[in-house]
Amino acid sequence: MAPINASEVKGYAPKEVLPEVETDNGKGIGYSYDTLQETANFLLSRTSVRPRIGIICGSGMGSYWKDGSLADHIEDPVRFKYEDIPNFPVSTVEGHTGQLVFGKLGDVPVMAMQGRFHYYEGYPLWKCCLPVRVMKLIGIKVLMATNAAGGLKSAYKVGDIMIVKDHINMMGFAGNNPLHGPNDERFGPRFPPMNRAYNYEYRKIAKEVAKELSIDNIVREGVYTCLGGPNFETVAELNMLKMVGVDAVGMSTVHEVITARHCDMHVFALSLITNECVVEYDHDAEANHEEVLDVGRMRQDILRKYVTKLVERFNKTLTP
Ligand SMILES: O=P(O)(O)O[C@@H]1C[C@H](O)[C@@H](CO)O1
Ligand SMILES: Nc1nc2[nH]cnc2c(=O)[nH]1
Repeated sequence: MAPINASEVKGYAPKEVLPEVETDNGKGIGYSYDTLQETANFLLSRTSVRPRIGIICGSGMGSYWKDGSLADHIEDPVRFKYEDIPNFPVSTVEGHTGQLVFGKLGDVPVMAMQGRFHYYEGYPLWKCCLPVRVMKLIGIKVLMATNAAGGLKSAYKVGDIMIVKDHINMMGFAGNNPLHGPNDERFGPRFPPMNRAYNYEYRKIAKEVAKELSIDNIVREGVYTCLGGPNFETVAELNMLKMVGVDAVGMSTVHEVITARHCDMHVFALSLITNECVVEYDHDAEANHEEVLDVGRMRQDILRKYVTKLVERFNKTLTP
């Protein structure tokens, strides 16, 4: 039988129109350990700050509203624009400034990402999570990821802060995972467990600190999921997610957490509930990014105080 010429088959994309798979000089998916070590060395050689806690600032939380945001309160800051860091992607989303800030929050040395990378920007998941591996290589032990999310649980109100107890990796169900591709054991094992992804002790501390700051009336605990975006969800999609136990819906964090746990970092995550998920058809409200940023601004002082206290408490759990 004559071989089939794939490019003549209807619906088959010829090789020249298929997207390029991002590789490290053709050596595989993702950047190699050595390439990321170069990025880590670049940063370490330009600052004397040696952070053990890394913070990812979500939409409206680290970037947009100048002077009040967490990242703007880091003392003695050393800032790196993403475009100046070797091998780093650049932020393209409003509300994500696009710089790394090293310095002190309270009396704790930290590194904060003022802006993260999302799948919908066109980056493969491994590239969205590249900064997490760089954090690992500069000595960071704890990843604190923050995000803006739609509140799906009916008890949640706009402005609530959800401690993430667990996640559902919807994109992973379809085989899209930041660890896809060859595994480098220097980062972690081929098959990492994920049942204890969100550190139990840190969740407990976060609830105690919420009480100390008298914000326990707005602090919740729940399950987060990440969808690919950039569109917000349909009513049917939200109802399906609700049925399977999702409390808050976003477009980030899950793959960062998987990457961090793969390389044995402790993980804590917070979702700021920036909008109510609309789960009925006879409803006029529509989710929009402006509301997300506005709620980030409304909560920036509380979040900054909360995160600063958490950083101090988490730091005490780390051995010197
Ligand atoms: O970076 P995060 O996850 O905080 O941002 C969320 C998801 C989208 O990027 C954006 C939608 O408004 O907010
Ligand atoms: N997917 C998703 N991401 C969000 N980020 C902020 N709000 C939302 C939302 O309602 N859905």
